[in-house]
Amino acid sequence: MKSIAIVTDSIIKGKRLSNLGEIVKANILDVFGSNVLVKNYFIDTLTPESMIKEDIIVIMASSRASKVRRYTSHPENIIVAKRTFSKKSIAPLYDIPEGSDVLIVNDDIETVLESISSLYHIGIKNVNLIPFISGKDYNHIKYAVSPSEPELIPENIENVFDVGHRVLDISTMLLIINTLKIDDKKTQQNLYNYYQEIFSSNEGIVQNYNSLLARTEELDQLLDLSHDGILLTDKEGKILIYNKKFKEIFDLKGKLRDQNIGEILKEIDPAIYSENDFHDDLIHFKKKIINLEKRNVIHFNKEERMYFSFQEVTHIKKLEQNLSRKLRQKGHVARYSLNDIVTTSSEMKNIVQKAKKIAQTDLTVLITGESGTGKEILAQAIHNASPRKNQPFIAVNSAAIPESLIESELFGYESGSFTGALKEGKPGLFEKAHNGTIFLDEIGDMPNHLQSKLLRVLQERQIVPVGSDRVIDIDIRVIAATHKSPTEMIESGSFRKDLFYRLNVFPLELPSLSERVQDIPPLLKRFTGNRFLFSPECIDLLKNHNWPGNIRELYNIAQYISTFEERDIVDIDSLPRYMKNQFQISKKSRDKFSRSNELLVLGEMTDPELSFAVLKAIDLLNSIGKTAGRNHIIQLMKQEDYSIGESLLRRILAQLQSLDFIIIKKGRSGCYLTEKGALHLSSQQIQVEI
Ligand SMILES: Nc1ncnc2c1ncn2[C@@H]1O[C@H](COP(=O)(O)OP(=O)(O)OP(=O)(O)O)[C@@H](O)[C@H]1O
Repeated sequence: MKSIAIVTDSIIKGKRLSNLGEIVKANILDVFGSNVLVKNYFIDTLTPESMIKEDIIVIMASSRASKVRRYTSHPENIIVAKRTFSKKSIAPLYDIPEGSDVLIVNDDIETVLESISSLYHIGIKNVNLIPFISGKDYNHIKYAVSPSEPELIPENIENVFDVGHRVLDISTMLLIINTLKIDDKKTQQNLYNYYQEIFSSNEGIVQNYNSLLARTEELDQLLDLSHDGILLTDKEGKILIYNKKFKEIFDLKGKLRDQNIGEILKEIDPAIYSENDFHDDLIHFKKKIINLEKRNVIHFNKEERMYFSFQEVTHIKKLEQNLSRKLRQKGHVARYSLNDIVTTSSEMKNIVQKAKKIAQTDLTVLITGESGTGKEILAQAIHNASPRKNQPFIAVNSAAIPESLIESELFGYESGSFTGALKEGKPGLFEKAHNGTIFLDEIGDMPNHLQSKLLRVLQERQIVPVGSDRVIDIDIRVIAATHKSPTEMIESGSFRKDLFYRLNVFPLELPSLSERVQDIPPLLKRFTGNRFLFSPECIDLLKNHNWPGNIRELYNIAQYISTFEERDIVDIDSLPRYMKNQFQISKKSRDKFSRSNELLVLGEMTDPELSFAVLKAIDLLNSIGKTAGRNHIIQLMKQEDYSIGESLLRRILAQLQSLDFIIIKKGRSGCYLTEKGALHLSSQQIQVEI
């Protein structure tokens, strides 16, 4: 702990002055509190045996310095106190009528003159300050002022003002602060309060100090409000400034000023204190991952400070989540990723692969494909696979916005630029997409006059709001889409050729669902949450539908099934009526043509029609878990009006086995349809439906 010695005279002119040392001590404790130990000495009792060991020595007059110097090994730390009056004690003096003679009384002429000087300095200037000289006649004087020596005042004076002992001036306090290097918050606050109570001999310095204090306080508050840990060190790593968050991130306690960062954070790789600037470096501390930025800072034209900012990765993640939540609330977020694109078709897989690569670039993409083929989901997925993924994704459907509003929606407008415009103006969707992606859906429906404005945006990456001459720079990735044929649109003159070339930097053409029917089962699985088993008949029917609404239509059917089907199995009955109707039509045509087709395939068989019926019976028995033995087959065929004897059946079964359509198990296990047999059955049915 720092220590202060106060050395006062104990006797002046034969009078004990022990009180003065106590008053100065009280002043010092007012400011430094328990930060310092204070000890009082009397100058006339100092001896070489009792040397003063305190860090600094405060004396009351420079004339005492030479004597005190002999009793300390640190004479450079002697401070000559400046003293002043407290505001409270001086207040009554302002009531003395202007121009009055006021006698200033103290124990000797030196202190009298010192008091006159102090009073003059603090603004007692409208009265005549008369120095008291013992034995002189002061009969004409009505007012007298004395700092704690009222008994010396001549008796004839009616108005006596005892202004009490003088207190330490603020400049002396600042000198103590500087010498002892005490600069904690509490001391600063105490000093501020102390200053409010006294007059200072040097108001200029005090006011500067106060505004510096206020500024430091504001900066400290700002630093402590920051969510980042902040640290400033000198080039050796000695800590100069830090904030609360820095201590929190690194679990540090107590005061850190003047300590060496390398010694406090031994766990951290010393490379971070190396000479280079860096940002976005990750360091590990205990179980935390911390993002670090370091910069060398020029201080008074010399590069000698290191600035560090630390962010806990969990905090960054929270910020990101917050940002995406806000974007989501505004609907400016892409929900789909490339993994959401369900496909087994090689053509689609190829498109997804290309999309993955394009995502890493800022190239403009033009997606074409029939309605419902997944153009928007692909655009969202490209955005989410791109470095812009945490920025806005703005989808604009040119066909859905009234033509009169498209321009202001896209480009924004200045206040009052048209009737109905908002007073404060409105940013356009291009501006909202800044740093992110804009998806221009149904680009073929963009009005002609806006196509040229759009072309300019693509060329210049700048927009001019409606009714404004302000040019706004934007950084956006453009993905456009259309279900119309661009070449036809260009030929018919409804779409600008130059705009098409600007958009068609990277074309992606999505196949229709009927061109990738193999995607129907996995898509259904995804859309129904894998809740159902689909009968082969049902899948066949779906595969043969022509899907004008593409995946959107399939999605709607999946929703229908999920809502109305209570069983685990989905068959043709589970489908919406318009699909079932289609099945009835195709069944009729199948019945009509079935015989000839079946005969075609099983033409080599003993009895082709009967052989086909046997194959179907085995399939049915297998699918309902019944043994497909000869008896069961004969019974089932009877129900279908086929009459077949045991020996004919045996022969047909043998032939079906030789074609690899069935396996005849030994004993009572019956027959099983092979994959080839099943394929044959379903292919026959498809041929019939077509
Ligand atoms: N490959 C896919 N995997 C999963 N879902 C898909 C896929 N493709 C499309 N979808 C779904 O199909 C629906 C239609 O997709 P989307 O809106 O992207 O089509 P679009 O081509 O943009 O249609 P339009 O031209 O009518 O705007 C959406 O519900 C989407 O989630």
